[in-house]
Amino acid sequence: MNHSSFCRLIRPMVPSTCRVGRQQGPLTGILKKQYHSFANGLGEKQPFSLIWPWMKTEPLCESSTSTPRPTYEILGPGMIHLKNYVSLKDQVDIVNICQKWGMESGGFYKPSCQNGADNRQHMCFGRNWDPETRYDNIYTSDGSEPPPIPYELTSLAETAIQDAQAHLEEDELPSMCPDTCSVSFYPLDGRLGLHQDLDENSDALQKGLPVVSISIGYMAEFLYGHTRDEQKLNKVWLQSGDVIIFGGKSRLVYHGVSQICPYSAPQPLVSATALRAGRLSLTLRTI
Ligand SMILES: O=C(O)CCC(=O)C(=O)O
Ligand SMILES: [Fe+2]
Repeated sequence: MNHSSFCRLIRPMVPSTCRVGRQQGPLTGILKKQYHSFANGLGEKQPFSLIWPWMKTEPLCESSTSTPRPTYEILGPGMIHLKNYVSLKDQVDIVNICQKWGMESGGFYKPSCQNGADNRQHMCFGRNWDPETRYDNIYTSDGSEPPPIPYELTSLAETAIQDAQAHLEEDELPSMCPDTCSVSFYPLDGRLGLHQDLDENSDALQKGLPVVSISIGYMAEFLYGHTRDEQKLNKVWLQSGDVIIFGGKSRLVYHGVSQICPYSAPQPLVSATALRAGRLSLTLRTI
């Protein structure tokens, strides 16, 4: 089923029950991270921009707004790949939202402890997660608080889970209200090593509350399986507009991103946003 919550954005936004506001709390003593990633040649750091600043954009035209037919594939118990789930228009809106917040204080930065192959740009909505501090601290790249999760993203994740539940056995996939959304931009050589998502609270893990990952831009090869043995892992290509969900018995599945496929973003998306070469991924969870 195609998600159409973004079309409803012209109406006033209804606050989601699980929307998380800016966190309160002392920021003193919070470690500040280097957040701007690109020097402008004058010694000043510039925020990372998701879009090519020099590229002219063109609005999506009627003929280009039709997204391919949504389909799905069940990958395991509580794990599903929703293909072409997010419409082109919604993908454009997501890029614009991430670009807006990504350029603000607390926006995109490159975590210092990422390993060599992992050169993603990163930011968070809702609660802050950093590869170094996990969820323990609330600082973002520059010490500011993360922005709340935009309603459009919360709503998209919740609707995707409901649609996934309709395809799966009863009780295979619990519902989940996200309170954190981690946003990553993978350049062409960006990778994410094999791992399990274990930083959420033990109750969420025990209940198998799902992780929802949305892909936009270049296609990514996503590895997953119940073993660390790379030979035994399954692979799936995630395209722009796809959503992958893993919860229930698959909540602790090993997963990672092994390659990004160049020139694989939908042209209307690039024309409408000037999205730079790479993949934008948004991962929503409850912690
Ligand atoms: O980029 C993705 O699709 C996966 C992200 C992920 O696994 C994570 O952030 O833990
Ligand atoms: Fe993960």
